[in-house]
Amino acid sequence: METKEIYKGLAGVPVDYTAISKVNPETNSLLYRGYPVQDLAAKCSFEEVAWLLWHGELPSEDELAAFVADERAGRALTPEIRQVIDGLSLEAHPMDVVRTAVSVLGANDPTTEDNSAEANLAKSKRMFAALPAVVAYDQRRRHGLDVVEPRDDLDYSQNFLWMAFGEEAAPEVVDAFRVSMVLYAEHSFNASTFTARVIASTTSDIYSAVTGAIGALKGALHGGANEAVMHTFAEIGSADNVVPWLDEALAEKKKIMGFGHRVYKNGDSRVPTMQAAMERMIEHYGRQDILDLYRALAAEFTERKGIQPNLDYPAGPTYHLMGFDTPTFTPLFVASRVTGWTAHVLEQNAANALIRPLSVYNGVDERQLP
Ligand SMILES: CC(=O)SCCNC(=O)CCNC(=O)[C@H](O)C(C)(C)COP(=O)(O)OP(=O)(O)OC[C@H]1O[C@@H](n2cnc3c(N)ncnc32)[C@H](O)[C@@H]1OP(=O)(O)O
Ligand SMILES: O=C([O-])CC(=O)C(=O)O
Repeated sequence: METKEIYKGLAGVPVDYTAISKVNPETNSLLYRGYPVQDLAAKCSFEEVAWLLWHGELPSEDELAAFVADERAGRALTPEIRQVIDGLSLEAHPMDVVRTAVSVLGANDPTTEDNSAEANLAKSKRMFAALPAVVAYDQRRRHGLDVVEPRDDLDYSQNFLWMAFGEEAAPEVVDAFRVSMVLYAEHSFNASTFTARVIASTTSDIYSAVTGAIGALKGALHGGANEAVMHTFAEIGSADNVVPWLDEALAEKKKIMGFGHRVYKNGDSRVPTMQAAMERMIEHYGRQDILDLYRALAAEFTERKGIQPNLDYPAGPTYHLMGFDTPTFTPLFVASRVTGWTAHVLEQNAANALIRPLSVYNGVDERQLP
């Protein structure tokens, strides 16, 4: 057998440069294009952050106005997308629906094969504008509810909640939602972004890259963890059941979703900001019971294993409090991360090298057919 060293899961292996974000586990910090994510979450709209990720700089007033106008014009669910979604099973996972919708967008876009930076930026903005209606409508159809048309007097976050629930959300709810979108937008070479870059590296189209990235995000070790956190909470029930539940889960060697991270080993840079937003939702909806459970599980698990919560841990309960169905949580992550994915596709295309690592063969030696 060959004896070359392998790097299982590519752990610790730098594979390329990126100027989009810097994840720094030593200082537990995260920069988007040089700006601390906490500052962006405190001061910027999600539309501004999306622009920053794509263009490298915050938009000027005129650039923002033009982008916002385009985003508002591109929000409505097209008849083609609606027809495809209506044809999908109500049992389908919402991530499968959103993945299919992006695939349809690509199949129907006459510019899909144009891989110029300009065309891909326009497609990125198109997906950004179109995804909220897909996520919102898919949740509604599962409850037998009709589509809610977008409103162009509302910003991205207000309108997302409007299309999902058919009523204007309270300002503090809109703000917590905006914070979650900003925090979820970008995180260097995570599994879904790397997937997008692998697909782009073959000179495939940007819709294919995003479709593949959605597939990678779905798994519970990645984006699917925000949904899994809520399943865990439902299983545990209440704070006083945390200890027996954890005894059993750890005895069965279960992974506790919403904890741990490949890069951060001493806490995820985004958790304090997301947790503060979650606590505002706890207050708003009067659900101290959820906060008690959240705190009890985090304290008990971290004390036993020394493993800290990641962003999905506070994001899951936040979306639950807002009224989203648990399986819709990861599609919300998609609506945000489409900004980071597409920024990475643009970056990959600008300095491309086919991504094709090596494997070390450990199968049977060469042999003759009988
Ligand atoms: C937005 C995001 O995508 S953030 C990540 C979301 N994912 C989750 O929350 C899923 C739960 N967490 C995990 O599975 C892991 O922590 C990962 C996949 C995120 C990172 O994993 P890796 O860097 O590959 O570390 P790995 O899984 O090898 O863990 C190292 C050790 O810690 C343990 N560990 C890590 N996370 C957890 C967890 N959540 N629950 C229980 N044990 C854990 C592992 O079992 C392993 O123990 P061992 O050395 O005794 O075998
Ligand atoms: O960076 C990672 O591996 C996972 C993560 O936190 C993210 O994608 O936001």
